[in-house]
Amino acid sequence: MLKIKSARVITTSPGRNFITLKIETEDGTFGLGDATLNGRELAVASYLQDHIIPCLIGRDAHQIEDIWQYLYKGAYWRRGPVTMSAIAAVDMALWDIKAKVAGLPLYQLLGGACREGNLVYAHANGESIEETLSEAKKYIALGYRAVRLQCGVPGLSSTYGVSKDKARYEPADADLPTENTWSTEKYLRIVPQLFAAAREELGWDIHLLHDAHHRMTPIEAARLAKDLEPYRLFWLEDAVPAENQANFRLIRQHSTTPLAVGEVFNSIWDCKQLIEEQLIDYIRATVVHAGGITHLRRIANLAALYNVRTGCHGATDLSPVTMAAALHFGLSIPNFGIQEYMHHTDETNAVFPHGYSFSDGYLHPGNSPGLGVDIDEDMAKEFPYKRAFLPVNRLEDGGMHDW
Ligand SMILES: O=C(O)C(=O)C[C@H](O)[C@H](O)CO
Ligand SMILES: [Mg+2]
Repeated sequence: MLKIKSARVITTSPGRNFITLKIETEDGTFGLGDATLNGRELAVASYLQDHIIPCLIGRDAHQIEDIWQYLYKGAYWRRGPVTMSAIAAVDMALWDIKAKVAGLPLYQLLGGACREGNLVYAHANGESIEETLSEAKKYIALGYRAVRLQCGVPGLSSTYGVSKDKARYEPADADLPTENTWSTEKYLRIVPQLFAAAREELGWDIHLLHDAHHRMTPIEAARLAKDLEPYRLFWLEDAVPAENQANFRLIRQHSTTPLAVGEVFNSIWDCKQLIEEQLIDYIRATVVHAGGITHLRRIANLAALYNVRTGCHGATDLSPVTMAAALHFGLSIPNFGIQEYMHHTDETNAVFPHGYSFSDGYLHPGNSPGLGVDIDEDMAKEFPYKRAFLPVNRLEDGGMHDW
């Protein structure tokens, strides 16, 4: 029995907001869990503070599965991003503690390494096709083997994934939601041109990815997937909103472009049909928003039965704690596909010192016991929470659209 002595929520904003749970056990070991839900951070902080932490004190930190079930079934109100991010933070912290007590990097406890490193993809974006490709070349020169390409849409003042700061894309950019404008017709004209030019200039040895950010209808997505077929994408992400999982059937009927979805999913029930009917190729659910390692492992195990591989979300709103957890997890499962990798700010890296490292297109979680991530609490205090919302998206006639 390893009793949980204390748990507390740490809120910090070193360039962007992060919510972190720190659990300490009576032997002095501590574990960290990420609970960041972009644009809705304080809801999860309160869920942890007010509704979870009081129930954790005195429990056996080693009983990870039992605590997971206690928090999930015990809440009665199941699933949802707030609940599942809070449970995820507890789960990550407990796995961190268990691995530290065992004196092992977490991937060893999860079954050991299945590969030498986790293939990652970088984000290249630009206002024009030329600028996007020149950004992609910079990543290729750094050793990346996979790059996501997003470019501006002529006629629209801003486009998802295209930022002024080329190294970092930070969508939660304002105190109240920024309003963007969207036209699927214009978008559908430019994207095939981007990938045609990319294959001309970058060749065929680099994996290319694209994120459509849930903006199309199934028939529009089918057309884009078909138009992109000659360029052999690694994946087309979030082609359509996925609340209706059957949406993906229509795309599948028309195209062999591999499909990825799931960064907004928070439970296995969000992707059960997608996986069982083999409507997707990559599942993007990740540790923080999908109930932690304990639940993500269930999703990955189901996916493995149907040849669906993982492609965990890894934008900058997922803290280094989640990145570390995802890397240990990815290394240990047979059906790992790829890991998204966006660089955090220097301030974030200083607040969360970590042992994972990039080499030759792959990230490795490192070999220190546990997750291999710490938090500098004094420095964290220097960066107070700053309200920041994700944007909203309107069609040219003013109607609300998916962001
Ligand atoms: O990284 C991606 O694929 C994204 O779509 C980024 C998301 O918009 C971002 O993480 C939302 O918080
Ligand atoms: Mg995405």
